Amino acid sequence: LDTQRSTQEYQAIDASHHIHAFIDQKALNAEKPRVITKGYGAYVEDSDGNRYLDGMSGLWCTNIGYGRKDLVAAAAKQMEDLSYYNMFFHTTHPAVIELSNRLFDFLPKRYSHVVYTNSGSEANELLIRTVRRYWDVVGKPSKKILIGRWNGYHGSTVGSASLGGFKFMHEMGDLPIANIAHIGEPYWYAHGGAATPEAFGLTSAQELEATILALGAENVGAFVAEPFQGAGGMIFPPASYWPEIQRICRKYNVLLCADEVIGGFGRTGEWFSHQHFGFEPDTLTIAKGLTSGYVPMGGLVLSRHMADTLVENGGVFAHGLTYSGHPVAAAVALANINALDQEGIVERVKNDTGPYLQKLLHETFSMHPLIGEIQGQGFVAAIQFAQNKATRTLFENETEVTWRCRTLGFEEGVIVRSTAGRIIMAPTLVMTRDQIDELVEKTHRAVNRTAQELGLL
Ligand SMILES: Cc1ncc(COP(=O)(O)O)c(CNc2cccc(C(=O)O)c2)c1O
Repeated sequence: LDTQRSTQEYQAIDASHHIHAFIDQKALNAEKPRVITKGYGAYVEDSDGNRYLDGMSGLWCTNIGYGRKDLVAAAAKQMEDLSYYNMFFHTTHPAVIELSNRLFDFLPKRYSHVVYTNSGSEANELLIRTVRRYWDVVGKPSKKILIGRWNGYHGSTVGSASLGGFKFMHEMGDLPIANIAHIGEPYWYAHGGAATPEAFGLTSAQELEATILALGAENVGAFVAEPFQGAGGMIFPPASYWPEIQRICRKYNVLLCADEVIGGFGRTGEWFSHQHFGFEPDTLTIAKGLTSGYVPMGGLVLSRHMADTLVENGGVFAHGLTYSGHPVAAAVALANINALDQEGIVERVKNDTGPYLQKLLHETFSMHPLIGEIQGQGFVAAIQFAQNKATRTLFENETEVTWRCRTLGFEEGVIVRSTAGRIIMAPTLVMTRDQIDELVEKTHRAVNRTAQELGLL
């Protein structure tokens, strides 16, 4: 990697050999991608020397910030000591043991075991098989159906994409697989109509009960959802939603599975975002902030009840990946969560910088002609674009509008995420108040330029 190429050279070689994610590659080859070359703290640089404040932590994952020498040292030392070993055939290694021991210091006490993967998708793939295995072991093998949500995101493998509710993803590969169902999303701004958020939260949750009854409770094994939707638009449900979902799952003996790939490891100011919403999931899917993206790693966290059932009565747990609990990933994850804890970073997001960000966003955007809603908690937030705030009318071409705003953000020196009609930020948890000021100010400039182009300012 010591070759210093021009941006043009990078782009030409990239276009010749590399298919990117979620993109029309032909269009990208014409538009050409930015080549991100460096990262330090809350900033990244591209191959032309432009510096950007990263308001998205890469992809919601660089919680600890870029360029941490302690994580680099942890990876290097582990590589020198034991670059790889596995948990097949009666072996294990100290890195994954020490990580597992430490991980449960930050998880609610109802959880006792974890199965490691390399990604969130693989962890949700495993979730499908583990849920079905659990019901087999307890003698209810017909409880095979897992219910997800439209516009939920759980990954891009066959099962995890099926669990997710992105219809354009289902079209690639004839998804969803059998025994996966979906209910609507608790997105009040777009779908709440005249209902109050409180009422809409209940009616959204009660769609789960209707669907369970339609499918037959004896056939439904789990409900799978993000505590707040991430890739679907950073959507927080009304406060009435999750307690009602939990009541329904308990009533029909349906496992409640929270996907904490985005919400985990301090993103909202709690270690895990479900802790804000008043429910107690049976499983947690984790990835991203587990290693702060320095090395790929994911996992499926199990409640003590589920784990004991599978261990005591389950016999062979027929799953395993070559790199499950990879020693280098485990060593980096351990250094990462130790830093998040020992430097008080999660605490600071909860009590200082998180409230500061949320307050500044409301002060900056609540009266803005283009912004109809601001949602968020800790270091995750979304601003909702509206053509008419009074009637909550969205832009017909909302995806283009917010994509344009994101592009203007790059010109202003900030990276934010655009999803249909919403601009999202999920900054690195180490951001200072000054950097938060910079984040909001640069995003404000991009939003104002977008409004001017729309003739709204
Ligand atoms: C809630 C959730 N669950 C599972 C996954 C899949 O994890 P892996 O990617 O590691 O397999 C995710 C991933 N989330 C994700 C991934 C890529 C892009 C974006 C976006 O917001 O554009 C979001 C996620 O957000």
